[in-house]
Amino acid sequence: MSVETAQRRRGGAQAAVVIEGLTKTYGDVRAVDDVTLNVDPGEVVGLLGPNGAGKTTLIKCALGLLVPTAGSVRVGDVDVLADPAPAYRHASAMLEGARNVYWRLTVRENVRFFAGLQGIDPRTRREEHAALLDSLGLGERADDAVTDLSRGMKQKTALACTLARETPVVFLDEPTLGLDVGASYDLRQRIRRLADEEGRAIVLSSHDMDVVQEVCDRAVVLNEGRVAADGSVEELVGLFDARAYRVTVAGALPRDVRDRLERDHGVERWFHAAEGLRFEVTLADSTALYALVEDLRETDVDLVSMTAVEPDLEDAFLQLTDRGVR
Ligand SMILES: Nc1ncnc2c1ncn2[C@@H]1O[C@H](COP(=O)(O)OP(=O)(O)OP(=O)(O)O)[C@@H](O)[C@H]1O
Repeated sequence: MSVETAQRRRGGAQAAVVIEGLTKTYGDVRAVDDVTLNVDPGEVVGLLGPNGAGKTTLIKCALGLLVPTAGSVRVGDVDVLADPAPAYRHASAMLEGARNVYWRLTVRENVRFFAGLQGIDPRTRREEHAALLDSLGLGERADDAVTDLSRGMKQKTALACTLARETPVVFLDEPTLGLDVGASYDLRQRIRRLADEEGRAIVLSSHDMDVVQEVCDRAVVLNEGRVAADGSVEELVGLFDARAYRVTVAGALPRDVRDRLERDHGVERWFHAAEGLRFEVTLADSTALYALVEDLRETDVDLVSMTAVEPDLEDAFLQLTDRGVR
């Protein structure tokens, strides 16, 4: 599938992150295979891909935590491979949930510690840190040891520590994993504001399409280490003109009619419904739609209802990674 890549449109002179020809192999496994990707300031990019697609490896290479087999990474003005220490000051990351925070320290102490690592005197940030913790719903637990918090609160503590470093580039690996609905919503709002109000460049990996569809400007789909698509969420959803329909017909259908509908129209799934029988079908265009309706009429099948299922990012993802239509 050819997609107009975002980096071609943007050029990249002002980019916050520039990844070029990045490859990382582990023995025979090409975990990341010739990936080129730019992220602009103020942009939220979703990194999607099935398990093992190379998302974490790509993020770790971008942070200078892994040395790639080939290619280059620039964060701000810094060449990450040549100069990993200054690169660390440009980019922060939340990896593997809350494993990187200190569980015996309080939430506030953690935030002060990570700000300090960045060369920020935490005494100059008392109000900002209090506001940060309030905005993540941690205000009342700020002086509790992290070990006493719930999993979601630990995760939010890790995020607060990442943000307290005030870097222009932020990588978030599965930031909403394990959060309840309210916390996940708050976090998404927060991520959006960081980009919109503070101009930070944010790359987040997620298996949750709703999070990516809601919060990201752009989605990059990785498959087997390669970029399968790179474009705005709207572009990716719009890649597939085929529409899925849910059709309900009255009564039962003989086996041979069902077989024929599967063969001639690609009818996929059958369900029993209160009104009769329901099936799902993906049709390439209006001609295919009319052909199906005509066929049902000629077979004396009583059509009860037909509703289009709006395509979303999940459909695009499944197509791009060869996992079929939902
Ligand atoms: N340290 C390692 N040694 C050997 N192979 C590795 C190592 N780390 C990752 N891999 C392999 O590299 C490939 C990409 O893994 P990676 O963790 O980057 O994928 P991912 O997209 O983050 O997956 P997930 O969604 O499951 O977290 C996989 O085939 C994985 O088995």
